[in-house]
Amino acid sequence: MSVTVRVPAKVNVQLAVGGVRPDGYHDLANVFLAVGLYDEVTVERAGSLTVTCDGPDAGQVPLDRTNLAARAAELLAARHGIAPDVHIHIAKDIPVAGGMAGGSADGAGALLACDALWGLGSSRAELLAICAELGSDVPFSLVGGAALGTGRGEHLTELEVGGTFHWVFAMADGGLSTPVVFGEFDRLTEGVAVPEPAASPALLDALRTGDTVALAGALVNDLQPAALSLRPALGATLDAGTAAGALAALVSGSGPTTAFLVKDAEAARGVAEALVASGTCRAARVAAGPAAGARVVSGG
Ligand SMILES: C[C@@](CO)(OP(=O)(O)O)[C@H](O)COP(=O)(O)OP(=O)(O)OC[C@H]1O[C@@H](n2ccc(N)nc2=O)[C@H](O)[C@@H]1O
Ligand SMILES: Nc1ncnc2c1ncn2[C@@H]1O[C@H](COP(=O)(O)OP(=O)(O)O)[C@@H](O)[C@H]1O
Repeated sequence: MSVTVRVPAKVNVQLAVGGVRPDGYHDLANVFLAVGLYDEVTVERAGSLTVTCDGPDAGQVPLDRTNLAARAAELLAARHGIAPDVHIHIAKDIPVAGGMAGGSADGAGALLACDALWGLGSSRAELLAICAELGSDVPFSLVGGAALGTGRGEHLTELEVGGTFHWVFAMADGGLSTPVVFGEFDRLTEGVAVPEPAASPALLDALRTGDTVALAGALVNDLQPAALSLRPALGATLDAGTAAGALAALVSGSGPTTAFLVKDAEAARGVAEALVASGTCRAARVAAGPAAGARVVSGG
């Protein structure tokens, strides 16, 4: 028997970053929106814990126990005193190290899939606690939809969304390391009083009312200057999407994927074509949000 779970990518529609904490993390006001680009994680019983992966970026995914999906299986098994003997296959469509939480998606997906395969019946709260142990973004991958993440991003308040938002994502060559981008944020803000991160009321209102134009005016990513400092070429990608008619352009999370909010599905196709033609990105994909969180799609 096997169990397959589908998990969405995310874009941060607001990423407000506070100063560095004693534990090395940063307090955030992190407004996540799940979007319809998915990884699928399939688990089946095996003699030992193994991981395989396919998809365009599969070569960049670690297949050892550092893979977040493998770590999820180990953590869940340890809590129940059982052996984590599963084969995990990841069908990867979310760009790797792209600021779209692909690894986090696989962690949440493997957790849900193993829970079903092993018949553990863990509560939502138990699963969320393991997610937070795996990484700051992992709880949101389980929940999906839209949510405000506080603390290091792991404490979630689900948000109401009144419509569908259409996006184009431009994939860049190579990834950006999340800790390196936060480190660059620290360097750029040295000697500056960094305010307490807080969710923008205008942005929450735009989500609640499904107002694309208002959301476009409220998008903000405090990590964007750091990502651009490390990867200046992203500026040309942002400009190309704006010139093609996107309502707003920003770096997705720690980057280097760039995100473009557009009016509707037709505008998305036009901006995606223009981005590819501009030669400023590796590929462009269209996706809408909010998308559902991690879900069992077969088995279980
Ligand atoms: C920036 C964001 C925005 O959603 O995601 P990405 O855009 O990379 O996907 C997240 O905060 C990333 O979350 P995640 O990728 O789960 O990070 P973690 O594994 O928890 O932490 C990796 C490292 O990032 C830094 N980090 C992460 C979260 C946070 N609130 N403050 C930090 O300083 C720390 O250096 C930490 O050691
Ligand atoms: N299942 C996984 N998929 C992708 N990357 C993973 C996975 N597990 C661990 N990683 C590691 O996490 C790093 C960040 O990957 P990812 O989660 O895709 O990006 P981001 O944190 O920018 O959203 C990768 O470079 C890789 O070394």
